[in-house]
Amino acid sequence: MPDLLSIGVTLLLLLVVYLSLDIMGLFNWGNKFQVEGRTVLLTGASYGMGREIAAQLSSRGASVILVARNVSKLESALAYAQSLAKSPSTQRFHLISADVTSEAENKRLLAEATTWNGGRVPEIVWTNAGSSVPDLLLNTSVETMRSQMELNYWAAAYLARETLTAWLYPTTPYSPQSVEKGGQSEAPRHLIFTSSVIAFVNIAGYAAYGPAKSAMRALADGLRNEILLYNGARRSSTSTGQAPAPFDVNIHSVFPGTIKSPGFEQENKTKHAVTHLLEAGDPAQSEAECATACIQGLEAGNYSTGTNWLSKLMRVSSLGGTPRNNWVLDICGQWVASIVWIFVLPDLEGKVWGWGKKEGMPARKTELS
Ligand SMILES: NC(=O)C1=CN([C@@H]2O[C@H](COP(=O)(O)OP(=O)(O)OC[C@H]3O[C@@H](n4cnc5c(N)ncnc54)[C@H](OP(=O)(O)O)[C@@H]3O)[C@@H](O)[C@H]2O)C=CC1
Ligand SMILES: CCCCCCCCCCCCCCCC(=O)[C@@H](N)CO
Repeated sequence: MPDLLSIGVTLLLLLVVYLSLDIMGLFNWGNKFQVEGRTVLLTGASYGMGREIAAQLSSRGASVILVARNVSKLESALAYAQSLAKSPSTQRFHLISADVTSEAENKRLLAEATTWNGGRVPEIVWTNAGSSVPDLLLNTSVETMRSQMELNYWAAAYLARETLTAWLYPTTPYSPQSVEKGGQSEAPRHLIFTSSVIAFVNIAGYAAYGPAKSAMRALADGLRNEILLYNGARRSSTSTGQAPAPFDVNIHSVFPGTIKSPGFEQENKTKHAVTHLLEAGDPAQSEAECATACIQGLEAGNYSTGTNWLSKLMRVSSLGGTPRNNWVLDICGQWVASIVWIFVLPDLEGKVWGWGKKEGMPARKTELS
């Protein structure tokens, strides 16, 4: 009879071997995010991380449709993405100026993107437009609370709804003859949301912004479960009215921490000093570093992606019913995170409490109603 200790040591050794192989990438067969020869519709593409995402997807062979409001910034981002194209003779680029907080504009931009793409709905849609106006909640107008929800939640919800409808219930129904077996038309579609670490851990100063990114996360979780209905129906022998799409739909989210972007510079103007203090230890990333981390997570086939070590730790610490990327790594990460919180929570709370004790009552912004 082997004793308990040797069983324990054996299990631990197996875990170490598994983790080593996993870190070496042995269990990640192939790239799960093929963009070459496909069309990506990307919002918030004109500056900040979106501009880098467009460029990096272009260098991997994608055609890109860039969406934002300001046309001249879109033009310069388009030229940048185009200059890095893998196959300049076949890849195409297009810009659409639209305010994505409008439901009607999301309908219009998807229709325009589809027409430009030869009548095919773009195979990859990434709702990346977003920004925050951080401040103490009692110094934030209700109008600003609402506008953050409009951009960081509703814009993504509108585009997700339009895109999934267009993929799954096309105006010209899919016919089995029109589908080339094993070809591009059967490759999975990808719908990607750019959330934030704030969806995992909210802190003073982001009370108005955090709920929008958390709502986006919840939208993705709900959709990810719901979409399995359609992916399953594809394998069904039961024939109902509408022909199923010939492809699977994959939902993903990415969760950046601080990105050194124009948006970040802008938000720093309204940010309360205590928020600066709390996020001082956050490992800030360049736009390009963060874009690369997002794309690496997608290529690994992750449902949700942390973009740096702290974001990954925050992700595992608040998984709930979120689908796991890797059961072993996610469970080990949860153990680590639960211990880390013993130290981090008193630190976060102590910093805010101590700020109040030292500085006294925060000034009220009188122009607010
Ligand atoms: N910076 C950070 O620290 C973090 C950012 N994030 C998220 O990552 C994403 C990218 O952030 P970041 O690179 O900082 O963003 P930036 O603010 O630097 O860029 C935002 C992009 O979105 C576009 N945009 C803004 N509002 C609208 C609108 N109403 N309609 C259409 N397009 C719009 C902007 O173009 P234009 O103004 O011309 O419309 C621009 O292309 C966002 O979703 C953000 O919330 C998450 C965590 C941290
Ligand atoms: C076990 C887990 C430990 C967790 C420690 C938490 C420490 C707090 C870090 C807060 C980082 C805030 C980044 C905001 C990014 C963002 O979305 C804004 N810049 C808006 O654009």
